[in-house]
Amino acid sequence: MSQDTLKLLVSQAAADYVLAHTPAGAVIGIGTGSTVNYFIDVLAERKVFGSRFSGAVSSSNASTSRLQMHGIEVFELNQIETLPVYIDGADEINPHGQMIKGGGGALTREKIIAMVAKTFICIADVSKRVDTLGHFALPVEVMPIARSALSRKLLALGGMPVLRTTSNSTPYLTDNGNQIIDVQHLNITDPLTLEAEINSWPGVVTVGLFAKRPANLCLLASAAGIETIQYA
Ligand SMILES: O=C(CO)[C@H](O)[C@H](O)COP(=O)(O)O
Repeated sequence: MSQDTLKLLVSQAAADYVLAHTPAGAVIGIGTGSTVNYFIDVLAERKVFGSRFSGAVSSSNASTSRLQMHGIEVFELNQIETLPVYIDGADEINPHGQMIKGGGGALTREKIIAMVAKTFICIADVSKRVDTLGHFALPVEVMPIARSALSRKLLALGGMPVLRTTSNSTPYLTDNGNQIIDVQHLNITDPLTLEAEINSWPGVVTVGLFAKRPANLCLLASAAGIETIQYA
């Protein structure tokens, strides 16, 4: 079974779950990435917006565009007081629901929406499940002025910092106008401490470790079917 098929299957399962567990009229949180793109398309196909849900908040310009292309209303997070659910993908997820995110560059808005949401549902294919985080390079969104200084600090931490670039070899810029350092070769045995440490450095906007605010639930697709994992 291809990875794309798994992404579609997990998105259909996530739509079933969200429809069964989310109050009518709610605004729901939508993340970013190729798995979430399938999820947006599934929700649009089922015509749940405007009827069952009032709209969405989105973690990136790309997801906002896709939602709007389907005619789905996208609210600013500042307009919303409560968010019952946030659905997003992950680059890695460990047995505690802690994740590396930001492969798609939307880590800061993802973390903000995850903070507001009551329930964070991670949707992923089985390739994202790991015992220890860090095989996937850890994204750190930084203010451009701090890039070199922060790269040295990340190197001292034992990682290999690489500035994310576009296909034109220019620095990749996030929706917030910042840059991303991808830190390779980390073996993250204490995600909570590492998240707090990197977040404490001036110039760091967000580290793509979701340890303090892990997922509440993960729907994981494999050839065997969809596994629903609930975290404590
Ligand atoms: O964190 C993210 C974007 O910033 C994505 O959720 C993560 O990169 C997974 O993406 P995909 O579903 O394409 O594998």
